Parts: sequence; structure tokens; C-alpha cells
Amino acid sequence: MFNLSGKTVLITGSAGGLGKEFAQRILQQGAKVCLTDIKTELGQATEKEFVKAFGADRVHFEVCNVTNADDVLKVWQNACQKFEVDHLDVLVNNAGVMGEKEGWKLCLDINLRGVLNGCTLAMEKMSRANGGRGGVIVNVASILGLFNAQQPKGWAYNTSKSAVVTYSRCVGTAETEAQDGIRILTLCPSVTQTPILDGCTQAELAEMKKNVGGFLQADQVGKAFMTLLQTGQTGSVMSVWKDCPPYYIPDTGMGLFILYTTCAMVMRFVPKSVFDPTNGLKFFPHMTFILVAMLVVWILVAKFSMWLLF
Ligand SMILES: NC(=O)C1=CN([C@@H]2O[C@H](COP(=O)(O)OP(=O)(O)OC[C@H]3O[C@@H](n4cnc5c(N)ncnc54)[C@H](O)[C@@H]3O)[C@@H](O)[C@H]2O)C=CC1
Ligand SMILES: CC/C=C\C[C@H](O)[C@H](O)/C=C/C=C/C=C\C=C\C(=O)C/C=C\CCC(=O)O
Repeated sequence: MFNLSGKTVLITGSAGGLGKEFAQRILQQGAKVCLTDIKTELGQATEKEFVKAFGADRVHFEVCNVTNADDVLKVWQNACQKFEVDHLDVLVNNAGVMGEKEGWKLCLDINLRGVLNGCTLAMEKMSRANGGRGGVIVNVASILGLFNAQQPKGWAYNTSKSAVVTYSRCVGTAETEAQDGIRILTLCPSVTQTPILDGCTQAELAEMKKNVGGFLQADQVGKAFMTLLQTGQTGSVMSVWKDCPPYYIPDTGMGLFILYTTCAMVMRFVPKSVFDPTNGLKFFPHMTFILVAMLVVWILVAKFSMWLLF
């Protein structure tokens, strides 16, 4: 298990909400935390609260806009200076917005570019190949990064979060870990009661609540986050769903792609008079038929081998 005692951690968007929850749990494990956010007053209030609980030498707040790579570099350097170290051990890319109020460009800038700014810098600074000491990066995505579901605030949020999941899987490889000593992890919570929901109407909240079977509380996400941070393998993506233990989501996209491509290959031999493969609407029912047929054959083969064996 990854021991956080004495480690240095930077968390973006941590003046309140989930970022604050993560910070508190990390502090409880003996680490030093640099809180960062664009909300100055709230950030300073959280800093004060944590200084009281954990000591002034272990908590620091810096204003930082994640869309600006220079800002991220500046707070990285200031955090090192404040904690009197030459490195940071953990970066949590947590800052995010829903996007309706901000518009799609700013939403992607904060939710995606912000993560890329943080990861690019952290990989450069932490990389053992560059003389760094390795480290851990946790990217906070969402269940909406894992599948597409209608939510009230538009497509930009889902787009940004699925890009974060894909990016984290791309860079979170065993090679990156072996070469640079960096673990890259992704957390995908379901809807959680935090200030991000303040922009939703009662009707929108009720609809979302129905869809996800109730909202998570920040402490359940906090527990899952700690499990991921302390034990997650690089490239892993953890989902958090109400009343469930946290669980990992494998990348099944390739498997499904191969399955459907195999079906498409088989369909080449079916006469055009039976179906027109260029017509997607007709194509998919046929694909489903083939999938079911393959499943039946597979079950029969499995059953037949059992008869032979026993
Ligand atoms: N609450 C929820 O239902 C879920 C939230 N998430 C994700 O968790 C993360 C944290 O969100 P919450 O704590 O729920 O919301 P929140 O609104 O309480 O926290 C987000 C923080 O990010 C900060 N922020 C916004 N733009 C920023 C920028 N340009 N630079 C730096 N900081 C910025 C905000 O000031 C805020 O403090 C977000 O990435 C969100 O998308 C994921 C799944 C579910
Ligand atoms: C833009 C939304 C803003 C903030 C909320 C959070 O950031 C979070 O990321 C948003 C999640 C929104 C989810 C909305 C709908 C989800 C639908 C489903 O998950 C449907 C899937 C399964 C339902 C299962 C069931 O009905 O039992």
C-alpha cells in the first residue's frame, strides 16, 4: 500500500466539494497538501480550517486556474517552496465544471485541458527518467466518462470526461510506470451531493436522482478515492456507485469492436438481397442476430464438451 506519511500532494479545485474531501483524507494520513482553486475566499477558509486541524506546516492554499499552464507551474513551484521540498509526490486533477453556464469551450478548457496541463507538468517533474522521484496522478472524471447518458447540462461535460478516461488509459501504461515511476489513475463517481449541483433545478436533480438511484455523499467518494490512490494499478479506472463498494472498469471497447467487426466480416457472405450493409438501421438488427447465433453455438459447444467429458 502507498504510504502517504510525509508525502507532498497538490489538489486542483479543492476549496470545497470533493477536492476538499480528498484533501482532508490525505491530511489524515500524514501528508502535506497544497489546496488550489480559483475561489480565493473559500480556499482561504478551507486552508484556515485545515491548518487548525493539521498544522500550518502541512497545509497551504494557492489560487490557481487550471486552464493556464503557467499558473499550474507557478503553484507547483510555490508548493515545493512552502513545504521545503524539491518535488511533489501526488497530483490530483480534480477541478471541474458542469459546462452549461461556462459554455462548451470553457468547459473543455477546464475539464480536459486543465487535466492535460496538470498531467504534462507532473509527468515532466516526477519522471524518474528526467531525474524525478516518480509519483501518482489521480484524474477525477465521472461515470459520464464511461458511458453516455443524458444529463441536463449538455454534451460538453460528457465529452470532456470521456476524453479524460481515454487519455488516462493512454498514458497510464506499464511502460510509463517502469520508465518514469508514475502511476496514473482515474476516478469516476456517480452523481454526488456537492456544490457542482447548485446550478441544477429541482426537476433536473429529481431526474438525475431517479436515473442513478440516489446521490452519493462526498465521504463515500472520499473512501473510494483513498483505496484507488493507495492500491490502484496504473491505468486503472475506478467507478463509485451509490451503496456499492468501489469497483474497477476494464476497457472493453476493443473486445466489443472485435466482436462487431467479426460479425461484419461474416455479413460479407450474406447476399445483399437479404440486407444492405450500408444501411446502419438494417445492419444492427442483423448484427444482433449473428451475436445471438454465436452465443447459442458457443453454449452448445460448451455443453457438448461437457457431455464428452462427463
Ligand atoms: N459532484 C458530482 O456529482 C460529481 C463530480 N465529479 C467531478 O468531481 C470534480 C469535483 O467536483 P465537485 O467537488 O463535485 O464540484 P465543486 O463545484 O464543489 O468543485 C469543483 C471545484 O473546481 C473549481 N474550479 C472550477 N474551475 C476551475 C479552474 N478553472 N481552475 C481551478 N479550479 C476550478 C471550483 O471553483 C470548485 O471549487 C469535478 O471534476 C467534477 O466534474 C465527477 C462525478 C460526479
Ligand atoms: C452535468 C452534470 C453535472 C454534474 C454531476 C456530476 O458531475 C456527474 O458527473 C454527473 C452525472 C450525471 C448523470 C446523469 C444521468 C445518469 C444516468 C445513468 O447513470 C443511467 C444509468 C443507469 C441507471 C441505472 C438504473 O436506473 O438503475
